[in-house]
Amino acid sequence: MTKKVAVLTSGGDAPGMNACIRAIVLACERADYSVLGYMHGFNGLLHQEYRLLDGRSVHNLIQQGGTMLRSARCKEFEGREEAKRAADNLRQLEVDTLIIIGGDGSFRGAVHLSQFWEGQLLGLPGTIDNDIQGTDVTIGYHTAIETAVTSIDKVRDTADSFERIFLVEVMGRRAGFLGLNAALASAADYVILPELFESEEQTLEAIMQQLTKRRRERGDVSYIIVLAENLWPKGVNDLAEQLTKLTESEVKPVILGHVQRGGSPVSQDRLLATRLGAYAVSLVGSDISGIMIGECHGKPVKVPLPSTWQKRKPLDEFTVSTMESLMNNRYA
Ligand SMILES: Nc1ncnc2c1ncn2[C@@H]1O[C@H](COP(=O)(O)OP(=O)(O)O)[C@@H](O)[C@H]1O
Ligand SMILES: O=P(O)(O)OC[C@H]1O[C@](O)(COP(=O)(O)O)[C@@H](O)[C@@H]1O
Repeated sequence: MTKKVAVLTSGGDAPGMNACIRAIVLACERADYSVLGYMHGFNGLLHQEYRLLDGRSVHNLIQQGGTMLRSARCKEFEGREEAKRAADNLRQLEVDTLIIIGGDGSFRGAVHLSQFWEGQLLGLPGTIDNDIQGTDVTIGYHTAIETAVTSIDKVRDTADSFERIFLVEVMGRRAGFLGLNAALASAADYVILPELFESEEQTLEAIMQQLTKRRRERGDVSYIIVLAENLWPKGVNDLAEQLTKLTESEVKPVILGHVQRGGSPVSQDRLLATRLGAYAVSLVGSDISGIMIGECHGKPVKVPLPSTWQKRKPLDEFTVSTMESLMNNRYA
């Protein structure tokens, strides 16, 4: 029997969401399922705002950043009445399977909806933060690292020319995956991450110790500190001011911001998005529901949605120890 599949993108958009939509649509077409896309995240479900999708609608899409279905944060959807309305809308359209591409917040939304809707619910991890437990990587994460690295490389050029200290703030909400990997890949000198943060005093002391030793050995050289957002209590400008006083040289803050969410997805994200999208469609019609499909060691995995947020995903130990020996503890 043919099936009706719906897909939506929710929460922070991530490069590769379009590639994932494309894979879902093509796999559905191949299986003879009809497919529709809800617009603007959960808002589309609430307001029955959708469009029918087919191979033509996803032509030339794989390389495009953003999401053709748009995304949103939809506070309203947290209400019971709203979730019931969304369930009624899904029933009215006779949707069998809803695929949600988003972060852990969107997966909470999926579980909330499952209290009122009996259809099949599948989640696919899409966020630049990579903060979803149960999958090695998330769609968008590799592109965001690349964007941050390219930007930090540029900061390095001017930092070198002026032998200046720069403080670069990267995204990640409350997770350090992006910061850690962007800092290591751009050969930054110090990185401040939520998972390793002890206190303001300890951080300032560690930076000063490292900088003093380095200045003694190598004279005035450029110095780049990468800071994860939402971490320094009074913000990046306050840290820059404190460091300016301590180092007696002007410390320039740079906030990379939403530029990290944009751009054409790198091939790792396109491939991950394509594999996960096609795999999700292969589960349509089975009794598997309420799970996220992720990837561990190159193989697809099915993770109950609550497990994606109940435990904090740890940073990779090997990467952390490499960072410590080459960056934060290099002069210790
Ligand atoms: N506890 C919840 N109950 C219902 N819906 C939720 C819940 N948490 C998040 N959502 C929905 O998921 C959306 C996306 O969540 P958010 O945390 O902003 O992004 P992400 O999915 O990228 O983590 C929210 O705007 C809201 O519509
Ligand atoms: O775009 P907004 O709403 O300002 O949100 C910013 C947040 O979104 C992100 O870019 C992505 O986070 P999510 O994927 O979890 O939504 C975070 O890194 C950042 O903290």
